[in-house]
Order: sequence, then structure tokens, then C-alpha cells
Amino acid sequence: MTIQRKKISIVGAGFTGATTALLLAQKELGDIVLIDIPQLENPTKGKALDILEAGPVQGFDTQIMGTSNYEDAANSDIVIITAGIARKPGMSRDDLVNTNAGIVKSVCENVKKYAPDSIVIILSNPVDAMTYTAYQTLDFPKNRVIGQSGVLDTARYCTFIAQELNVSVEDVRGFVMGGHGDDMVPLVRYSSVGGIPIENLISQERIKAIVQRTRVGGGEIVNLLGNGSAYYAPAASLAQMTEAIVKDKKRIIPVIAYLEGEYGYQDLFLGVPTLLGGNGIEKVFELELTAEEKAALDESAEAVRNVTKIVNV
Ligand SMILES: NC(=O)C1=CN([C@@H]2O[C@H](COP(=O)(O)OP(=O)(O)OC[C@H]3O[C@@H](n4cnc5c(N)ncnc54)[C@H](O)[C@@H]3O)[C@@H](O)[C@H]2O)C=CC1
Ligand SMILES: O=C([O-])CC(=O)C(=O)O
Repeated sequence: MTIQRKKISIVGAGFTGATTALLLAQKELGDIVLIDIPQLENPTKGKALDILEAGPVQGFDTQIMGTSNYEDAANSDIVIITAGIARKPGMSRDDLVNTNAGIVKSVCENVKKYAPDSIVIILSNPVDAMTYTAYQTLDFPKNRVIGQSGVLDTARYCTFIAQELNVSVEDVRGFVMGGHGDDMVPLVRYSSVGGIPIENLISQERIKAIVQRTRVGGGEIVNLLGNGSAYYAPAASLAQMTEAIVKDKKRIIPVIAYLEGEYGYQDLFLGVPTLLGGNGIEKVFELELTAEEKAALDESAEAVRNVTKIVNV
């Protein structure tokens, strides 16, 4: 029996793509192909070589190459798409929709041709709509087309809860549902610290402030950076999702999944709690929501539907 390493391609070798490549290499999740446009082939090769040369110091044997040729991504097991433009202060993620839809579509045509059996994870914004664009272009089964929002939004939410209580982030549990926009839905009722519901530990007023800060968490970083958006926590989120798939971990984490009736939504990609394993999204969990939570989710879903409609008919 020959044991084959996984092949993971990352399209878009900018801030999020290159950082993800480093994190995946450190975790030795598979060999990595980093792809960007032909005009940036040398910088892409340079980033890949630079990461490779961290191997002897950090003790990883991951192979990594930079390229602009999709033939190098042939038969990838996983493809991560970070290609596209990022927002600047004053912009919403939805302002990126027309530019990034064209980019995601052209990338997915190549993925379909060269890596037809891959599991695809999309990061490019506005990510719920871009995941729909990818799904339409790829024509893959829904379990193999996954968007990243909930891991990152949940990470921000848990960071703020841990800061509020001055406790370890490791003991904070919770999750964020809905679209990756300012009306995302942190589920306070399902949030706890060391098993204790946060409503027993934090005042309603402070919880409201944490929820609001989470909702605009991406914008907070955009305003601080001044010329781009977050990449360390987004890359960490992509690495967690990739690890769940490569190791078939059966993790229960929120990702953007195709809904066909779950939560009452049809033909929509939206952030929901899922079981993530070797086959991609293996299950969508449908939780009972209060009327207030459902109303908030409806509002978020409507915003996603509106931006999805701009580019996907
Ligand atoms: N869903 C999420 O949670 C998050 C989404 N994002 C989104 O991810 C995307 C990437 O962000 P960054 O890496 O910070 O941007 P970046 O500008 O640093 O990198 C984007 C890269 O994509 C490349 N690219 C553009 N068109 C391409 C094509 N057709 N084929 C291959 N590569 C192409 C660019 O040359 C550039 O190197 C943005 O749309 C951003 O809004 C960023 C963080 C979190
Ligand atoms: O805010 C942005 O534009 C990038 C992103 O999606 C995030 O960091 O949540």
C-alpha cells in the first residue's frame, strides 16, 4: 500500500492565501500549490520558496510550490479560493461583488477542469454570494462547496467574551450563524464559558456590546489596517476547516453551506452549524431558534439573498 500525501491548492497568494499556506505547512496537512495570476508568478514562487525554507527551522516536511499554471493544481484534494480584491475603509464587503464574482468564476472554471474531485473552500468576499457563484460554476455536489465565515466570526466572538471575563479562550464556546455581514447572528443562548451560560456571567448590556463588536469585527480590522483586511485569523480559520477535512475529524463548526429547506431557506448559501469531515459538509444541524433569533437570521439571510441575486440568476 502506498500512502499518498494530500494535495492542497490555494488560489490567491495575497495576505490570506500566503498566511494560510504557512499555517497548513506548519501543520503538515498536505503538499501545497500556491497559485496567483501570471503577472505575479515570481512573487508567488518567492512566497512559496520562503515558506519552504521555514521547514528546517520549524520541522515540517511539507512541499510547497508557487505557480500561475493550473496544471500544477491537477487532482488537488482540497482547493482554497482567496483570489479577489479586499475592501478598504469605507467599503462594505458587498461593494466587492462584481469584481470578485468574475474572478471566482474564472478560478472555478479552472478548478472544475483540473481538480474535479476536490473539496473547495471559498474565502473571497462577499463570501456567501461568492460561494454560490462557485457552486454554480463548479457544478460539484453541495457537500464539496464550502464557504468560510462562521469559524472566523465565532473566533472574534469568543475572543471578546474571553477578554470581558479575563479567562482562557480555550474555555469559551459559542457560535455565529447567518451571513458574513454586519447582521450576522451570534447565538448568545448557545454560548458558555467552562460550561456556564454566558448570560450567568456577563450583563445583558455587555453581551449586547460584544455581539455588536463581533458583527463589525471585520470592519474594525479594516479601519485599523487602512489598506486591506484581516488575514491572520481568517487564515487560521481556513486551516481549521482544512484540518477537519484532511483528518476526517467530524468537527461541529459553522460554515457556509447550501441550504435546501433548512431553517426555511431554499437555494441559498448561508452560515449554519455543520459537521465537517472527510467528505466536506457531512451534515447541517438545524437548531430550534427563538422567534427573536429566527427574525435576526431572516434579516441576515435576506441581505445575503439580495447580494447573491446581483451576480447569480
Ligand atoms: N470570508 C472571510 O472570512 C474573509 C474573506 N476575505 C476576502 O478574501 C479575499 C482575499 O483577501 P486578501 O488575501 O487579504 O487579499 P490580497 O489582495 O492580499 O490577495 C488577493 C490575491 O488574489 C489574487 N488574484 C486576483 N485575481 C486572481 C485570479 N483571477 N486568479 C488567481 N489569483 C487572483 C491577487 O493577485 C492577490 O494576490 C478578499 O476578497 C477578502 O475580502 C478576507 C478575510 C476574511
Ligand atoms: O472584513 C473584511 O472585509 C474581511 C473579512 O471578511 C473579515 O475579516 O471578516
